[in-house]
Amino acid sequence: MLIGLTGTPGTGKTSASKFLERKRHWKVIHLNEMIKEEHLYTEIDEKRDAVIADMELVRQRLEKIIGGKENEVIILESHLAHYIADIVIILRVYPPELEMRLKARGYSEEKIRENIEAEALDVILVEAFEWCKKVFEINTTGKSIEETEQHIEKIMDHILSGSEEELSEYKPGSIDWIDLVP
Ligand SMILES: Nc1ncnc2c1ncn2[C@@H]1O[C@H](COP(=O)(O)OP(=O)(O)OP(=O)(O)O)[C@@H](O)[C@H]1O
Repeated sequence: MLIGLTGTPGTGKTSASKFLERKRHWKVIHLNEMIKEEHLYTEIDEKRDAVIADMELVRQRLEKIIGGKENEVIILESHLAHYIADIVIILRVYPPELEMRLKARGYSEEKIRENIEAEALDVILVEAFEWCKKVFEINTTGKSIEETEQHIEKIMDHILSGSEEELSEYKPGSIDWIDLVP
């Protein structure tokens, strides 16, 4: 079963999924790393220090990895995961907190602005609604990486139990940063 872990860059997908990998031994695919290492991109955006993924190549590569392993739990970790997985967990963070994390990462002013605007405007949530069958959202503001990992684990266990019950705590659309939009 493929579960996407998505969110604006800096929301903690990589950090939290590494915890999950160690704790639950679920396979995690760090898609952005794979795209770079295996050249699954169409071009390099030097200005943004990023690559433009070739989603067709990405899908083909993932089909090869996942094919025949439908019973295995696989977490696809990337800000692109919602274009591929049917069920996704979105990590959200209050934009001023995201700004601090991205500054600490040494991102350019422009890249920081683009990302905090995307977070404030729910860009990934809107895309996930369009592409996915089931969406969960976690507000990670003020939470440690370990706490975030525990919330992901709770959702994962709920999904794996096959329960149709709604997890109201993670209902998508309940996080709202709109007051921060200039
Ligand atoms: N809950 C948290 N509290 C404080 N810092 C965090 C938290 N989660 C992640 N960080 C820090 O924020 C930075 C970005 O985290 P991480 O790489 O996990 O984000 P990401 O969502 O995977 O980003 P990307 O999409 O660019 O890979 C790292 O320096 C990490 O240590």
